[in-house]
Amino acid sequence: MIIAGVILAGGQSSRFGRHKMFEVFQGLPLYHHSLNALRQNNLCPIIIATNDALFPSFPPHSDVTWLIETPSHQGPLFALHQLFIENPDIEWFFVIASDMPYMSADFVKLLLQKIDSCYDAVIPQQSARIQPLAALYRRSALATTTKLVANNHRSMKALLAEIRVHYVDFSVNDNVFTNINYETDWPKGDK
Ligand SMILES: Nc1nc2c(ncn2[C@@H]2O[C@H](COP(=O)(O)OP(=O)(O)OP(=O)(O)O)[C@@H](O)[C@H]2O)c(=O)[nH]1
Repeated sequence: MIIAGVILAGGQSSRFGRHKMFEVFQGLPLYHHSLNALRQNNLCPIIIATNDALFPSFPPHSDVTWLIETPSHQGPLFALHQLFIENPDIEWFFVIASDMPYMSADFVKLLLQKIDSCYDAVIPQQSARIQPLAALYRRSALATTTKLVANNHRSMKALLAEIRVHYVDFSVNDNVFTNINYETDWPKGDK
């Protein structure tokens, strides 16, 4: 069974003001923290989902394949749908946003252990807040993404309402789901 690691790196960063995935956090571009968490779990392939405007800003990565979305800026649900369509041999996609400075290999390992073929997605939650952008999706969700995209629905929550979801509680007080939206979101003293 193939499980791909996917980094969502095609956002507009309009709240941040410049492309946040390339901001350096603890010596690495922000998206690299997601990349390393996937790499350390030996997920293969690793796919960076982005667009043709952002693609030239990435350095070459010999172990990465690229999804260049057309049209761009359609949001994570559309990106997931394109991943399903363009990778018919891949059963599960471990999708992680590119703006999570504390993303860790340990978290990826723990969620991978929750894969269960009775479900279409495995979604972590912390303090009742779900984390659809650090989660596993199975290609069995394709029929639903097809319908939502055709109806111009772009919400991950709409997808989760229609598929079989295994919610996994991560109740430890952990910052793994911290994400950066604004310049002021950088954890104090850590950057
Ligand atoms: N591949 C891909 N990733 C996306 C897309 N939209 C958002 N993302 C990624 O999803 C994660 C969360 O995105 P947001 O912070 O909600 O949106 P954003 O467009 O990056 O930023 P804002 O413009 O400030 O909302 C980030 O890692 C984005 O790069 C998209 O259309 N395609």
